[in-house]
Amino acid sequence: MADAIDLANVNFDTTSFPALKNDLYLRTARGEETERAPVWCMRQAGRYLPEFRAIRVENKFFKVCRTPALATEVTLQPLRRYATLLDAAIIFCDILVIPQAMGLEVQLVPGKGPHFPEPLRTPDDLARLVDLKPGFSVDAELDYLYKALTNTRHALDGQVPLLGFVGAPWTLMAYMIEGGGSKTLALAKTWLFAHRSAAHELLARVADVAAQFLIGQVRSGAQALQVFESWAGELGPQDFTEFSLPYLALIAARVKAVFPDVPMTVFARGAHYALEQLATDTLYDVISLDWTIDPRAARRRVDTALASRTNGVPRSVVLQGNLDPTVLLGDEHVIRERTAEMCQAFGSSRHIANLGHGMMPSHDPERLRVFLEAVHQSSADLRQQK
Ligand SMILES: Cc1c2[nH]c(c1CCC(=O)O)Cc1[nH]c(c(CCC(=O)O)c1C)Cc1[nH]c(c(CCC(=O)O)c1C)Cc1[nH]c(c(CCC(=O)O)c1C)C2
Repeated sequence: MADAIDLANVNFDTTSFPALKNDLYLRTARGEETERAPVWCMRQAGRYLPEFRAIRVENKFFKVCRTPALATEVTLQPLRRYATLLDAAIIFCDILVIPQAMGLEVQLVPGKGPHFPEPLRTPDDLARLVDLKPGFSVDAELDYLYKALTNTRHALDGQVPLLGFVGAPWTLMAYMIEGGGSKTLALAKTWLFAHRSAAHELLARVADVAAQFLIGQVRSGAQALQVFESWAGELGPQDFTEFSLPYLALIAARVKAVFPDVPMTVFARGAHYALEQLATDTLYDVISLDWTIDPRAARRRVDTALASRTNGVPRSVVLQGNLDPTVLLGDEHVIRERTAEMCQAFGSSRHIANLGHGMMPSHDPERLRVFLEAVHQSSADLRQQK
């Protein structure tokens, strides 16, 4: 049986944190040459871990998010299991806490995923959102996550840096209108073409909340940030340029204006056509790739785009990714081989190893260990061959 968690044992002091012992992720994200590629996994805390499922038996999903001691416990579970194999922790929460804070009810239906009983249907429904109401405060609504970050940063004791995150405006808009996951996003895309100005209004309001939320996360202890545009691939290049990119750029610009040194990552899943724009038209330090993009081509395209840029401060972009998560369903030999090939393809610098999307509930935790070990080995080997 899992040890009982002492819910009263929390530390919300943001004035001093334990010294960081492993800064490999931060150095790499800032573009420095490093001894190997750092590694972590999207959804590294989650349903593939029996210790997570044990906590979920007793606690509803959003209760875990809202109870700092529980969110800390779940965030630390993979760090305990894989110990020194992981180079970052990501705070346990969900992208849908922003729609919740803006006034929409979100339920998590077992076996089905997120469900909004009353999604936005027409532009008139924007009036139901509370973000423009007098007295609304992003920081007050989402204070529970700030507390979870602060407490987790203390509990980590400097083992690895702590990442905060948000969902990007287009992805959150899609959930707010569809009411859950969807194959075609037909309802959300209707807004783009039939209610274009309402779509922009919603995107701008979500971007506003997201930027404030990220700034609050850093103040509370997050040491790096990731923005998840999980439904980017549903947009073609033209619509990505109009409905996603400007808001992704705005979020990074707002956060960087306050915290220029906090590394920021963008994961625009499926937006392979947008690599150049993400590199040249935004301030993200790291671009996270899904597994459908060839890392060699991505590196070439990003570097070429940056080199031909004539205005702005010079910048270099780090790539993150991108093993197909289903490779972890294969045997150890396949995982090692494919991980070595992946590290080779990214090259010996400016790479943060990760999956091309999140861990799946059906994954065997021991297969993730094989992936993590293989990254350590392959990426250190690559540096030696240099
Ligand atoms: C573990 C978990 C999470 N969210 C959900 C679960 C399953 C809940 C359960 O049944 O216990 C519901 C939960 N929340 C969501 C989903 C996906 C549903 C869908 O496909 O529409 C589920 C099952 C929505 C969501 N939620 C998230 C995204 C973006 C990343 C991605 O593309 O997967 C998205 C799209 C982000 C997310 N979600 C979560 C994290 C925690 C930190 C970590 O990575 O370990 C993060 C970063 C945690």
